[in-house]
Amino acid sequence: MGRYCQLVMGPAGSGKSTYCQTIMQHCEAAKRRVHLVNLDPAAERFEYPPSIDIRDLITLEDVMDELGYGPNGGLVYCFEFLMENMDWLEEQLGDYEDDYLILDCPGQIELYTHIPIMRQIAQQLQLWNFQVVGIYCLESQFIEDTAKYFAGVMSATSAMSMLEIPHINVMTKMDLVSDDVKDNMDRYFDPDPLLLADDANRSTRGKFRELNAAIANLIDEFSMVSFLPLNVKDEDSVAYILSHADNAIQWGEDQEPKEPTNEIEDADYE
Ligand SMILES: Nc1nc2c(ncn2[C@@H]2O[C@H](COP(=O)(O)OP(=O)(O)OP(=O)(O)O)[C@@H](O)[C@H]2O)c(=O)[nH]1
Repeated sequence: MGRYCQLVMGPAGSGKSTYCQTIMQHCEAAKRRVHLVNLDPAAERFEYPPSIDIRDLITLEDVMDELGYGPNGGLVYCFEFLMENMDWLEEQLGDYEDDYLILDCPGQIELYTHIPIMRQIAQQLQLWNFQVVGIYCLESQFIEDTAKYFAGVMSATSAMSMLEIPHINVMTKMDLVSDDVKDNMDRYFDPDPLLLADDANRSTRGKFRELNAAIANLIDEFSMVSFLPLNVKDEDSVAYILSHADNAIQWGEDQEPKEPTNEIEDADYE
């Protein structure tokens, strides 16, 4: 037994909430107990109501109305407020002593890449004895354009190095990927730097060749970037990602030996 959580991050609209709902649904069907935690003070509605909700502490709407902040400044204010009131979160989490939590985070990537707020939250969760894995969602549209893919990879890598927790990149919305891209997907899931640089060179001006090669080599040298595809319509794909997340935080080790499943090899992304 122990405390486990997934910190679900990624840019705005990348499918974080859908990922969380899909995992909740999958676990419910498997009679497995997980709880949703909403860390987005601007969230509107959830199919699975969160067990813990930052909006009970502070909402972006109130901050904008009462303090006159814009949406981005307001969000940073909400998190600074949360940092000053971590006892609130500790108390909320107190009810979940031997549990598995899915934390749905906001889509402003500054929180993971520029300012250390998510890092502090991850560290605090670890101090409260949670095993934490970061799930970084990037939407599949990124793989249709190598320049966008580079940008996505950079943001994912930046979040990974900032948070210093086990990290899994998830390529969301695979049901939207066109057939011709599906045939070439491997190069994006487990990137080949030469192919990536070639692709990028075709769509950028000559003066960016060296930069493209440098980014592709960076991706290769650190062997840090790989993606797990998520097709929410395919249970095998959901189970595969969950088994990787479980493995990263050693969930279930005291219950049964766990290896990530290989079912994805047969998964159909249609
Ligand atoms: N077709 C398809 N649409 C998806 C999928 N995941 C998310 N979407 C759609 O993409 C939009 C954004 O999804 P969300 O899950 O709300 O994304 P988010 O990252 O939580 O968004 P923010 O919290 O606003 O940053 C919604 O319209 C979803 O219906 C998916 O797997 N397939």
